[in-house]
Amino acid sequence: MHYSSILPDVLKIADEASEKVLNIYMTDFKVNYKADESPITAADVASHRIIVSGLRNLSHDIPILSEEGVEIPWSERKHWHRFWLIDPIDGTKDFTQRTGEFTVNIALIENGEPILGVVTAPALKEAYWGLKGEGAHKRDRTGRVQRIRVASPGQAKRVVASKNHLNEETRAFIDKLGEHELVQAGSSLKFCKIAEGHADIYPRLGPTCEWDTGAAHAVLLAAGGKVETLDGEPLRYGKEDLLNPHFVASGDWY
Ligand SMILES: Nc1ncnc2c1ncn2[C@@H]1O[C@H](COP(=O)(O)O)[C@@H](OP(=O)(O)O)[C@H]1O
Ligand SMILES: [Mg+2]
Repeated sequence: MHYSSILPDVLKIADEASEKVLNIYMTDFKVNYKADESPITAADVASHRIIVSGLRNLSHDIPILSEEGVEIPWSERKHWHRFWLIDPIDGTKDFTQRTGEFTVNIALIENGEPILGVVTAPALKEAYWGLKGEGAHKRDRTGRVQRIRVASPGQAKRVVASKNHLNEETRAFIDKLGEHELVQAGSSLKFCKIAEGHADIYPRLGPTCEWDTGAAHAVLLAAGGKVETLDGEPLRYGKEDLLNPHFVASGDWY
């Protein structure tokens, strides 16, 4: 399959989901809580449905794993060498707190590596996408599409960190970086900030799930960046527990 030919279709699916999400965002939506106490709204469910049905039409033979989908046993998943990995809304807290910094995320994983990713920020009216070997792009709120790339190293490192999950370990890591400036961003937009050269490093020394990172990771890779575990190994996907280890996402210098 030529992924460059399906990328516009994946973007279209993400745009469709984003439009629905934004419509719900503008209403007086209700917030429910899942078993793990994380918030969920009608927007997560609607986005999940649109993306799953769009991807099924696009590629019957590629399995789909979504944060809001049914659990798929490891006995089945361990045979997947390629799968779609979806977070219908990343940053649900940002959604419910109405900061605008939430995203719709679609990634294609091949042999543990995120090779294609689309991230949209419905309320900001921005979209990012990347494909291995073909670079990364951003569509801004005016509709203009531009190629993006990570920044070259500057004096002060621009560190991007979670507003909702900035723990002691991450603070200690940041303090060791020396001269730096803190850039805050919600959800998977943290990777996108690095991909477009507006930040240099995102240390995540706290829990995330694979669907939180897959799509934006693909964008960052295609923009010339990387995401590594604390052992310096590339962050990989398709793990049994679907939990990411601590990682550091970065641009050109780290
Ligand atoms: N204890 C935990 N275990 C797994 N993932 C966690 C977690 N605490 C936070 N996260 C993940 O971090 C994401 C939010 O990160 P951030 O604060 O950087 O925006 C959440 O995504 P969702 O909003 O999709 O649930 C959630 O999946
Ligand atoms: Mg998420």
